[in-house]
Amino acid sequence: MSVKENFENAKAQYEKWGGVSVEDVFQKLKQVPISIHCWQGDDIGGFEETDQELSGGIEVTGNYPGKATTPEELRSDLEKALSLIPGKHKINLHAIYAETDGKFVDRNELEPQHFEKWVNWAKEHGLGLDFNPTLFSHPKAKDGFTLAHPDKEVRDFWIQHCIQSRKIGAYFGEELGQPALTNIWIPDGYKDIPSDRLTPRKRLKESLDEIFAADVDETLNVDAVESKLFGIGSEAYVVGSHEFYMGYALKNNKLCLLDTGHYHPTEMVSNKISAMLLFNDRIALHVSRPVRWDSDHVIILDDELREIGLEIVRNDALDKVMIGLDFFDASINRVAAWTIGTRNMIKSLLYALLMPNDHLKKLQEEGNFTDRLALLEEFKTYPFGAIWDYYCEQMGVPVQEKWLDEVKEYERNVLSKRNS
Ligand SMILES: C[C@H](O)[C@H](O)[C@@H](O)C(=O)CO
Ligand SMILES: [Mn+2]
Repeated sequence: MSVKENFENAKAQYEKWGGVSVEDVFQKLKQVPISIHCWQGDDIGGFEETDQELSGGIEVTGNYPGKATTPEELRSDLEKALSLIPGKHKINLHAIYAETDGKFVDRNELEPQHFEKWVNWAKEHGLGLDFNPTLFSHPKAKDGFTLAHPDKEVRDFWIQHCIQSRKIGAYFGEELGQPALTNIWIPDGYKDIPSDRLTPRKRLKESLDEIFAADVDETLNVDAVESKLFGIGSEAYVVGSHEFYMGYALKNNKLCLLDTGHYHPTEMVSNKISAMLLFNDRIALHVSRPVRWDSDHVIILDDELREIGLEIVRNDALDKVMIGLDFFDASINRVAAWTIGTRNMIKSLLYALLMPNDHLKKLQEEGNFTDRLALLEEFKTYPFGAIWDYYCEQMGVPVQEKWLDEVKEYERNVLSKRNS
């Protein structure tokens, strides 16, 4: 049977529930930009003139050959991945991906001009850009503290870097016609039990207040703050905990960013979305996959990823949850990693959009938990794949695993010729 014939059969099965028009679902799905993180392409190396070791308590493992070592290579790899992913998306940059024409420019002196090539590339490919100040892999972050550092001079350096970053985000927004999300994550924390949890948090609050006091047009740049439970070297205490940023974001009208790898293993971000959206206009996500710890594995279409999609759709929050990805696997082809992870995120949303969510909510309201469970389980074996395949065909990207042939060909012709 053809992709179209399979689709027609599958469409009938979903539409028999009423309330779901697959064509409408496709229209909605096309409108959802996923923020694809550039740093999967070069193991969070960046292009600064001074080579810095990756720090901040995050780890990239693996040494699969062919990683990008120049902006041109990274953009080429991103283009290949984007050609295999349905829809129009955003690319999420870090400050360390600045292009400074061979001159050393420290983080606190970065300007929009240092991202002009990224903006021109984004315009050429119809992409949006998001941004992140980089508060790690730098001599002034060597002891693991930045915005909460006891030394004001260190704090001031990072405060200025974050202010510059917000201005760069606004530049992206102005040039590309869609606001950039500029997300602040800091590694500050202690390996062992602190004697004072409050003082560093007071300093972080003051630093953030100073950063956000800088006047940056909110229609061009949206601010987010990302929490974390622990890192390597900050196992006992992280200054920017979920409670800290949940409170700070709500009180200061910023977006709280939840990274799915930043909570206790049984704590599910899917379970937090509806509660957060009751009190916050919008939230942001870094969708990742923790295995044993915040390991940043490539996301798979597992129960939690599907539940995240369901919660976003059930809460009518496709425009309230800014979906970003955050995984970095250096043990596999990095273009394949982007493709697998981003296609899975989009599958999760499609899976949710196809569900008769109103009917399922009604069953719950009626206390009919038997039907609720039975149907939630039966939908796991509905012909979702036939709908997904047709969506890919309609969007002009390879169907099923055919995208892998293109990645292998790109590896033979491009990646394998790099000395990295
Ligand atoms: C590179 C990113 O800023 C980083 O992964 C951050 O988002 C994070 O999740 C740290 O654990
Ligand atoms: Mn993250």
